Amino acid sequence: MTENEGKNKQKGSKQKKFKLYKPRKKKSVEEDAAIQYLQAQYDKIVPDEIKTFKDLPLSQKTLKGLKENNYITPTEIQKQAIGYALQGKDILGAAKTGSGKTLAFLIPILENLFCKKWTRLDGVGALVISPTRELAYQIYETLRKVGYLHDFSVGLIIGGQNLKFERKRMDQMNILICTPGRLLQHMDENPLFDCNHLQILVLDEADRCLDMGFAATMNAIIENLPPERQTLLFSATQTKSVKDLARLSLSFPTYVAPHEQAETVTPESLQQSYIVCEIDEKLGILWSFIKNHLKQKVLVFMATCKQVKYTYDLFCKLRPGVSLLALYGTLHQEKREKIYNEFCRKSNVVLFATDLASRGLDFPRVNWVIQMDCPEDVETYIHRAGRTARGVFGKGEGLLMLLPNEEKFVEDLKNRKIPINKISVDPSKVVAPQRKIEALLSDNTELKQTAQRAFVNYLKSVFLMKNKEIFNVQLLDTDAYARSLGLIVPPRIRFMHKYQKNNVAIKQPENDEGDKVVEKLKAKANDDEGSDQSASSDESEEEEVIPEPKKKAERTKAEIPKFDFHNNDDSDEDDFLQVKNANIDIETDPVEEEPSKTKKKSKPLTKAAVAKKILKKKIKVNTTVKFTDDGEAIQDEKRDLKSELAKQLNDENIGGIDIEKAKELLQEEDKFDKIRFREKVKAKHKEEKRKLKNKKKEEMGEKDDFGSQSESDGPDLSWLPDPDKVYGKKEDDNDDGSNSGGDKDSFRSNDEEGSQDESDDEQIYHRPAKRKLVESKGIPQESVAPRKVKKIQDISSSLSVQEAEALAMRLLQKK
Ligand SMILES: Nc1ncnc2c1ncn2[C@@H]1O[C@H](COP(=O)(O)OP(=O)(O)OP(=O)(O)O)[C@@H](O)[C@H]1O
Repeated sequence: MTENEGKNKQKGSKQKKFKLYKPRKKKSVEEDAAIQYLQAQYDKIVPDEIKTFKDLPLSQKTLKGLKENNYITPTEIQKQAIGYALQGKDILGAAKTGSGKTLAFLIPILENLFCKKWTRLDGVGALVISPTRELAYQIYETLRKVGYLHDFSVGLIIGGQNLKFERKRMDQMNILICTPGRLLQHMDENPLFDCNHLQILVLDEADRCLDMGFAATMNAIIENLPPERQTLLFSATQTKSVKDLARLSLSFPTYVAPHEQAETVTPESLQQSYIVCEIDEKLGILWSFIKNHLKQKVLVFMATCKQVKYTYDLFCKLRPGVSLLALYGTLHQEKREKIYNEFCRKSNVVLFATDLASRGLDFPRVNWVIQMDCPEDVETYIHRAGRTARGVFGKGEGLLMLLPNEEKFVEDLKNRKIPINKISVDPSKVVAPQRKIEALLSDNTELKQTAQRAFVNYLKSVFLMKNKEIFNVQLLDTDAYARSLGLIVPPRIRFMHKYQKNNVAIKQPENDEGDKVVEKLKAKANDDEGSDQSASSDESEEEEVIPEPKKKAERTKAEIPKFDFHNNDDSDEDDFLQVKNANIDIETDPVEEEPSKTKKKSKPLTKAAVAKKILKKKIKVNTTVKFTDDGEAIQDEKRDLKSELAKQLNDENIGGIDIEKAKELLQEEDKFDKIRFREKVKAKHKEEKRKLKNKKKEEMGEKDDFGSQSESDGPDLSWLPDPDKVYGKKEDDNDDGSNSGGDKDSFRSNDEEGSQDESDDEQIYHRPAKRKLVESKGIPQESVAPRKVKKIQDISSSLSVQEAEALAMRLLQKK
């Protein structure tokens, strides 16, 4: 086997050398002889005479594999089934849980392919189908251990794994262990997958594989398999349905049921008891149980994923003092594997699980199995309880919690030879951490929401149950249940609300059709290859939290409200209610019956219908049009589609959405958006520059002002006559740069240039007055010529006005 090549290398390096030098022909002859001998023994097998595996005509490779894993004495089912299987008969194998059915089909697979000298080139020779991934993985591991000396390649084909990786290797596999969904996916999509030479088909947990949950998938798989093959069906609760057997085209199957005459259908070493309690007491009892069994390995079954999640999250926060784990279908595959392995490994641990873990899983040394919610039928009970007291020396205890109206279920158990005793719980030992739970929920919205989901999903699960004699959601004290979960305000249960509001009677489905519908409903709920019955119903919730109290006393069977299944405008629950409708035989009240009106009413206005209407009317949804004061529509550039493609598509007017075209359109529009964006950025930069310039200009202006102010601090020469008036205007005045008008012009031209270097321009075009130049360098004007200034001041202060005038005139004349 490929997976064991490494092991082979380690364990048998000698053997490998031996293989190298041994002539191939001789080996082949020996093998042929051995095979012939073994095959000759098949008809002589007498199950009662078998003491050890050696007494069975098995190949040395298989015997060695068994021995190395401490499988010495075959169990009853192994003794009886292996012989028939080796003879090539189809088998219906039924035996108690934990009685070794896995080896009862794995050994014949190995021997069958060994005797046919199956090689990798021969393709798939055996197919084992299991309802859950965990069980498939467990079977795969057992086969790896027991068959490691054989040269077959084994593939584990389950959901949640790398599909591409599986695809490439499918054609090289000899034995496939798979879940139905994934197998069908390969059959449909993988051209390399070929089952034409299949020798053996095994259905583990056959009744589950063949029930309505997998009906469509299994039928499709069976269609793809060659009819000439051996088929082995195994389960603790075997199907005897002729229909099922016909589907599989079994040819006169041999029914192997070593425990059929046994006093009990459950293992003798399994001690079973039940308690009857109110719905609001359950959580407290479970908590107290865990606190009192800290040194034990406990497996707790609940009806739905959300309950498991909530109980796990809550108890983790409450810290009971023992490891807690949770396993349910909506978890990621890697997590599921990790949790499964962890629970196998640990000894003091509590695992909360859905029925995902109820079948086939061989958790070692489980002390207690608690069924917190009543199982849907006796079969489920048997499988759940069978997770303890497994194998030859296994021991264990089972506890079933029942609500008062569910106590009738015990009769069913007893009728099916299940010994179960009623016990009571010492109330003084029950400590419900109610206050703590409420405090935790008030503090943690997420936890509160999980609690709400758990609440709603449990009620849904009860509503979905086929056996309405036992399961009646109307009899549940929902307020009390909500409170026990820590929810002060019970979440509104929409389906119940409508159920009560619409006055339609609901009858129990009694006929075969009804049964079928229930099965269909379950099938729908199986979103993960049937790995978790409650998974999908768990996903479809999200209820409004509006109190809707209804006291227990008010709820009696006689007043089961009637339900108008047509008047359902709640698209969220469409699926749920649709299937449910078929499940329920509906009878309208003759007094209130108004056929025409109800018919009119009954057409639901679904979201899909509204969408269709909108499409027909060609209304563009999600569009906003803005108007000016005059009532003219303002074009929104951003929303306008500009590309040619947009126009083309608009003309074509395709109904619905064509994703590919929409993508193309987006790409086209993207080009226009980019241009618009670039323009925007440019404009922004320009604006910024303009602002900067203005700012600089202002700063310059401020300095000028300052200069003129300081000027006033200097000598007041305003009394002097205007030299232009005295001498006339000089031609070359502009050349010396003292013309302020020229200054201004040069500045303006600079401004308009924008990007030109301002300082250079100033040097070229603008020559400010000396005083201004000095000022611009930060030198105060006073420091220019203090002596000169002082002299003028002294002279001017000592002169009278006339004298000063005369002096000025003289000075001017001199000049
Ligand atoms: N011949 C044997 N000798 C000792 N132990 C065995 C033998 N056969 C099986 N066992 C052990 O018994 C345990 C239960 O075996 P297995 O899982 O095959 O039971 P099962 O009948 O398939 O149970 P279920 O009905 O729950 O699927 C396993 O731990 C397995 O290793």
